[in-house]
Amino acid sequence: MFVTTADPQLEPPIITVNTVLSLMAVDYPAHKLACYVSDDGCSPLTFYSLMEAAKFAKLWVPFCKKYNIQLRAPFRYFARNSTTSSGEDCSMEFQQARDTMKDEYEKLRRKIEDASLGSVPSNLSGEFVAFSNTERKNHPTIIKIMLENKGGSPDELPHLIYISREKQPKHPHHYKAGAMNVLTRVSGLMTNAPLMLNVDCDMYANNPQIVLHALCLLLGTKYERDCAFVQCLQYFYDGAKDDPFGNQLVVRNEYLGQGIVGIQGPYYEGTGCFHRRKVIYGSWPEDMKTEKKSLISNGELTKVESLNGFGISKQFINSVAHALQGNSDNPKDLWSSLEAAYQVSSCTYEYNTNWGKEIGWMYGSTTEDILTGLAIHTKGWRSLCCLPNPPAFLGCAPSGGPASMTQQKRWATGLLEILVSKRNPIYGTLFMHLHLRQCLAYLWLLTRALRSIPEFLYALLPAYCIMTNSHFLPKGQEPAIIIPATIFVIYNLYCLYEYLAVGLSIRAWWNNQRMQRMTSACAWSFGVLSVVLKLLGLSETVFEVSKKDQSTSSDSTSAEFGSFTFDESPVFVPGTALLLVHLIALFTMSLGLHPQASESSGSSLGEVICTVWVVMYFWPFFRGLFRRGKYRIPSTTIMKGAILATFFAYLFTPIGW
Ligand SMILES: O=c1ccn([C@@H]2O[C@H](COP(=O)(O)OP(=O)(O)O[C@H]3O[C@H](CO)[C@@H](O)[C@H](O)[C@H]3O)[C@@H](O)[C@H]2O)c(=O)[nH]1
Ligand SMILES: [Mn+2]
Repeated sequence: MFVTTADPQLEPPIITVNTVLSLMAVDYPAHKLACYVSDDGCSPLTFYSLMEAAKFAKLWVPFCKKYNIQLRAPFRYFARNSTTSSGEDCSMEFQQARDTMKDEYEKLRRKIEDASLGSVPSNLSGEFVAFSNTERKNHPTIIKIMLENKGGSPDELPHLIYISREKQPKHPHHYKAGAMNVLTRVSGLMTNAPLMLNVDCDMYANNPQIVLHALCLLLGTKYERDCAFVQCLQYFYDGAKDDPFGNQLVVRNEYLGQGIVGIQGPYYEGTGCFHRRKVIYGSWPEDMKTEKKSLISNGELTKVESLNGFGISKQFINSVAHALQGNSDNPKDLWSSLEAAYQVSSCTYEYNTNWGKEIGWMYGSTTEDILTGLAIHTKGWRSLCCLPNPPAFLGCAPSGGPASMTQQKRWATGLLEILVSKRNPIYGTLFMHLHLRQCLAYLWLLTRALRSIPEFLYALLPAYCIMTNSHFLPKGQEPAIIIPATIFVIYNLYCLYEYLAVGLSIRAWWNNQRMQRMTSACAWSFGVLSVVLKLLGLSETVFEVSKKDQSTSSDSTSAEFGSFTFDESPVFVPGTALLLVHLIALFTMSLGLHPQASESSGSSLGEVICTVWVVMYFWPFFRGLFRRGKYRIPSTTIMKGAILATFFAYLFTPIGW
């Protein structure tokens, strides 16, 4: 079980701690589990929080198992009403145990909070010595075995291991994909389990039986090739009502997410996924029959040279050979592989190897998840989707404008990077084993951001027509108007139907439509720009971590929760400019300032409706012009937008500006 975290500011350690606790407590024999936490932030605070959490886990895990608690992330469990929920034990003994646990969790929470305020531990001694003289992007590897299941007993706790891989400014670290590869190698040395679950630090296990569910799918297929990985689709907790930021993905999961299962299987989504270790090591479906014979004869490795791509660690290559032929060779204790673990976490280990190219999580895209999943499907593997009730994992969807835009921009960038790379799905279908329809499903995803450019121009069109008093739609009285009008109505009704059919509201539909247009104008266009800059060799793309908030119930009920927020980021400029252009158009028209035209060539109701429609889509920006604080578009952004809008109007309006 892998958990990745990268920044204690954007990803508060208490969130990571809850995810770790929920994983430690899943219903599965504990001696067969190990939880590895990768900290790309190299933060003593995260380490301290995990140390405290490990102590708390010794109380929490037995408590959850004894009373069969369903929600095993303490912050969620204790946030619910303190009255017992249905099906829970009502005995005095349980009540007392729960109260004690609540106090203990409160203590843990306070300790972590104090530590984050006071930058505790202030003196980096004892366990913390390793963190002295470290910088986030320049430090040696730190590996700490925090809990060890020494007795190999199912009733104890799983292993818990903290890893902060080595970083040096001049060595690329490949963001999350790099972190996952280090986790893969270290876990290969220490425990070498045939299956690997990975979650983002905010995705706690919401269904304690999830490992069993996933195993049913992984072990239940007739041929291994039918299930390379099991993906639990992403769902989120405490989402704002009616999905104001359009990122709760419910409709996407329902239709695309489950529809694609009928082809080659779901995309790998980066979190909530169970991988087979050997698939991550680059196995092909056909290898499944031959591997056993070719690698090992009389228990000795014969073809070690074929494993050169895995790097120079002998011990690690040995573990790979075992993994590939499906043997478990758990070392007796974790400590014996510690030295090798340091070796495989160094920032030079991957030089001249196939890591990120043929093996492990793939490099070259900020959406390493889609790229890695695509590489697996391209080899002809299938994947499966696991949707238990209650949902397997829940995370937090970004809230507010800036966080949503950061995430969308990263996705747009990463997906386009895949499209323009040689690993794109078209190549995979023509020359390898990607199914045609699966290829189309990937293309739908990968080309989305490209739409931003025609869409932006199209959104300018009605304003342009009004300013120049021309038209792009047939007039109201012409029969041809039926065509665009029908397309418009059918498209919107159909989308609305999709939302209503899964039990969402009209408001949720509208919010999603609106957010898609705003995202397209702002985040996606910047995504396209950053890929163009990368292709021209002018800049590299970066993985910007999205901010996670631990929402409390008071937040989610306040009126402002779900309001769109802004910051100084340039992503908001195109949206602001687009809105202002439309406002100028409406303004000039209502004052009669637009040029005269004959009855037949001037703009008519169609163009006005389109303009009003665009303004409605960008309503949060309109409000942002007048509101205060973080709900206001910063003046500099308004200025930049206004300059662009005026320039546009100046170009196209023949009236004397
Ligand atoms: O250098 C880095 C950057 C990020 N992360 C971790 O990667 C995860 C995902 O980052 P996040 O900012 O939460 O991204 P999201 O947009 O929420 O994530 C979705 O999209 C990403 C790809 O864009 C996938 O990697 C994620 O798994 C998927 O949940 C987090 O646990 C981070 O801690 C690292 O470990 N190292
Ligand atoms: Mn996330």
